Amino acid sequence: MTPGARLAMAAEILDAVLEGTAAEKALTGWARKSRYAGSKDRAAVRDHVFDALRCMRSYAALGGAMTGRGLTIGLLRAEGTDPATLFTGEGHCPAPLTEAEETAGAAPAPGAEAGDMPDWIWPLVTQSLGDQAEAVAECLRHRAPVQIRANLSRHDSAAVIAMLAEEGITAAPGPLAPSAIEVSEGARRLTGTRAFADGVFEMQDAASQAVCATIPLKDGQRLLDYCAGGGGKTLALAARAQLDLFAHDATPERMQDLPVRAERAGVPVTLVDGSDLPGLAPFDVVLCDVPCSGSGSWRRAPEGKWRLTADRLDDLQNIQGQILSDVADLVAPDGLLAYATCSLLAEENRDRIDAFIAGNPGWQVQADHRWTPLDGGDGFYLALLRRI
Ligand SMILES: C[S@@+](CC[C@H](N)C(=O)[O-])C[C@H]1O[C@@H](n2cnc3c(N)ncnc32)[C@H](O)[C@@H]1O
Repeated sequence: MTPGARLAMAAEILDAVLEGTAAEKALTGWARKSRYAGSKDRAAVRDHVFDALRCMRSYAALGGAMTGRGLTIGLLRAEGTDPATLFTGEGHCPAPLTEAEETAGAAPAPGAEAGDMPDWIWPLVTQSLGDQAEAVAECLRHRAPVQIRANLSRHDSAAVIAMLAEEGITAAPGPLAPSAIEVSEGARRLTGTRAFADGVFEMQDAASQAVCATIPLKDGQRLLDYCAGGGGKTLALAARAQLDLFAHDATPERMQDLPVRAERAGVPVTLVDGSDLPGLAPFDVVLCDVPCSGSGSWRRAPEGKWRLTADRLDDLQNIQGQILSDVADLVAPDGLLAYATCSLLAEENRDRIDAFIAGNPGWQVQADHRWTPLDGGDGFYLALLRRI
């Protein structure tokens, strides 16, 4: 495919996304029916689509329309390319710009439009992040680095970097945690490497690793990962100490890969059903990596930025409060409740903790931490609550 044809395809997929189709579904549907597209074409179309989703408002402003075509015109203008060079109408390239399109388009207005945020959420972002808001929004407009976690129970990160180099993958020490590694070349081949099959590393963002590295742990403790999902944090915690480790999720199917991942990493994890928890309590540490807006990871999942609504954010806050009160009784006296989100919003972070403490006098905040994409990984929040 020519560069112009790739853009035309991206515009078509973006139209489907604007009509409500999930980007991954639209991309898979296109790839299935486009056998002519090689792997480089697929990667390029995917990159265009995700770049446009990260920068949807500013590209629509520059391109003069919130359509697939407008977004791709905006994308080119943003990178300083004259759209006329690719919108030629030749072969499978998009049709030349009309006179109206030539003159449409303007620099995005400062604030929510330039920061590529919905208007309703911008005040929440600025209140939560203060003078970092614009820089964080700018960071979220760009691709996230590829980061992995060295399984420190097996090898240090320097050894993992050397093993990856032998398999043709270029990596260097990453930010925020001793286990973090950033991959600069060969990232698409990571999960096909021998090192991955041997449990030497896992795919994991550096801030997610930092959350796990910040929770104080001791050998022999009983730890419950209450919202385990695929088990990314379960495994990162398991690598830090000899734990009696339990994983739970309200949707147990989300944990279906966890036994295989745990075996690959060489760590024992017991999957538990909610009804078994009272009999297994108390736990020394309970981690609640609660469902949230995902605003800290909007670089990786930019659709979330546009699909989130104020009603959904309200629902999430209720779920977060409910999870805190559900797990409180599972924590041993003097034990720790670790509350984590990948959100940048105070409404899902410190506000939830303050509300919990106000209604539960037997608890105190031992520490809380916030990471933003300016620190080098996704945005995350962690509060450590001690049962007194
Ligand atoms: C942010 S994800 C967890 C990600 C996971 N900890 C990781 O590091 O890969 C939140 C998880 O909470 C689960 N969840 C939602 N509501 C819950 C509830 N009331 N109790 C327990 N888990 C819940 C979801 O099914 C989802 O898997």
